[in-house]
Amino acid sequence: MTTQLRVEQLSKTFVLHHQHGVKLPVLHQASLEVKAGECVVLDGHSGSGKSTLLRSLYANYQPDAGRIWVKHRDEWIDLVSAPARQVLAIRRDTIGWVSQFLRVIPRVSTLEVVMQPLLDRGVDRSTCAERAGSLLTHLNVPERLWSLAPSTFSGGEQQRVNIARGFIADSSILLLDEPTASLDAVNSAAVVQLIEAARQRGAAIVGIFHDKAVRERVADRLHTMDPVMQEVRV
Ligand SMILES: Nc1ncnc2c1ncn2[C@@H]1O[C@H](COP(=O)(O)OP(=O)(O)OP(=O)(O)O)[C@@H](O)[C@H]1O
Repeated sequence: MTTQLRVEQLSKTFVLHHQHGVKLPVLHQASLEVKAGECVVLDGHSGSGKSTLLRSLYANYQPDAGRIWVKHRDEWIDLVSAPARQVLAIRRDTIGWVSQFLRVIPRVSTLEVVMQPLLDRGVDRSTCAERAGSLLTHLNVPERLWSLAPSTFSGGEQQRVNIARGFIADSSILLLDEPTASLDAVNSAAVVQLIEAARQRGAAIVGIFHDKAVRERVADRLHTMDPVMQEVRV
């Protein structure tokens, strides 16, 4: 299987400007390679930098050093040095992201929220709506909710809307930040099925899963985070 994502020597230190400039080195020369059809689960104690690494892979955090090579339209692009316009194109066409919490936009219906990533790729509305409906059904979001904005939904319902949105575009790289965190066993199993289907079609997946049973189901391998370095004051 071909490599889709390669992290080289990635470093990230947070500087707490409002707290006497304390420096928190979180990632130190981290490396990672993920192939098509592989699910790599980030492993390490709380505070070891799992979310920091995952967010860096979506260009939400800017690393201080290192490279994040992404296979985008048959080309290797370094996300760390890519201009903003290219980062947006990579997010639209190549990297799917499921965060822990849905960012709710007032007055936008659930169906529309889920369809958006596929609409952004230029797919026609009826195909998008059909695919969104089938994902929402799979994730047990009742049809009577589809026309409503998800702002009033329960935590678990919002998370399932978020998951449907993250999986709709069949991205070649998928980043999953605790997608099953607020779900019951039935819905967790539905998410595990989506992850397995994504692997089968050749997605390269990186995820954080605190639920041990889910982690064991989906992980091809664990990526152990390097120990966090000591807090350093300037
Ligand atoms: N935006 C930020 N600003 C400052 N420090 C941050 C920021 N994000 C994370 N950190 C710090 O970086 C360290 C690693 O945090 P991170 O959330 O990546 O860990 P984690 O392994 O995902 O933890 P958990 O399993 O508890 O979610 C922590 O000490 C945290 O306080």
